[in-house]
Amino acid sequence: MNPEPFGARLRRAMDTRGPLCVGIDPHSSLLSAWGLQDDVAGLERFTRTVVEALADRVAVLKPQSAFFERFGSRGIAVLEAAVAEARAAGALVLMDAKRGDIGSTMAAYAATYLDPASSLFSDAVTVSPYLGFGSLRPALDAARASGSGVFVLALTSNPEGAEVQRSTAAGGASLAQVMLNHIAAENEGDVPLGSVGAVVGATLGEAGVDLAVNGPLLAPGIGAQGATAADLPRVFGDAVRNVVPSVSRGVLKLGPSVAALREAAEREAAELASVVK
Ligand SMILES: O=C(O)c1cc(=O)[nH]c(=O)n1[C@@H]1O[C@H](COP(=O)(O)O)[C@@H](O)[C@H]1O
Repeated sequence: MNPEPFGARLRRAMDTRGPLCVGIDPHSSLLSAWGLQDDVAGLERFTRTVVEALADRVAVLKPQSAFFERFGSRGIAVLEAAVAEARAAGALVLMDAKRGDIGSTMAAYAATYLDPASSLFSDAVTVSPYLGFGSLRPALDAARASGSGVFVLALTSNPEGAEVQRSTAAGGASLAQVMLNHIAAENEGDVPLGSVGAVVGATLGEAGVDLAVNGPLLAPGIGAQGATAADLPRVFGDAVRNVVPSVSRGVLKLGPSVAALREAAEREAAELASVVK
């Protein structure tokens, strides 16, 4: 039997739990603010606490791989456990790894995150298309085969991104729009939602691109980077129904209390619900 596609699973999770994604970003400064050492034990305590607090209630948890990789193999072991525990508690796990390489290497990244046989198998992974959208083909194919998803960077939340992403491609469209067009083509005909998402920062003011990609739109930048839920309708227009707003430090800074993390996520969710109808 074919696995249920990621887009369908995500739509259901958004409809039942609300669309919020909380990032698991164990910054050294957050570990210290939580009274933890900046070591593997601190990393593990931090990660377990976030998963315990939120995996049974938010639609998506998004561990940022770099914060685990910095501790080497023991950090990766913490990440593996978090992925398994979060998925078991019902959250979809979006691995924020932002991988991008030539196609033959991309196949190895796909085997890492999008093959159910891997210990890091996730519901979806972030990838960069700026080696050419076609270089992502192995990940797109692996995701389709395993019922997982791929979130493709389009317009990132950082101000430096515009230099590349807003530049004009052959044919006159912006490079970001070219990537969005590719994403739309991947998702064509998928119901209720395609499994190839786009990353579009909530910080952009106005997106200025066509976001009708029939896929989820991950919107990081809320909280620490200055965007708020109230910005989403202006940035995303009619596509706001497909937005998965993502907050990391804005929620995590309320820890280590499980109750306080839950309250913070609930506050974010309530704000979102008031603007995303
Ligand atoms: O793909 C991402 O998640 C991402 C894309 C982007 O354009 N901007 C962005 O901030 N992110 C990630 O989203 C998280 C934002 O964290 P906060 O600023 O603490 O909410 C970090 O893990 C970033 O790596």
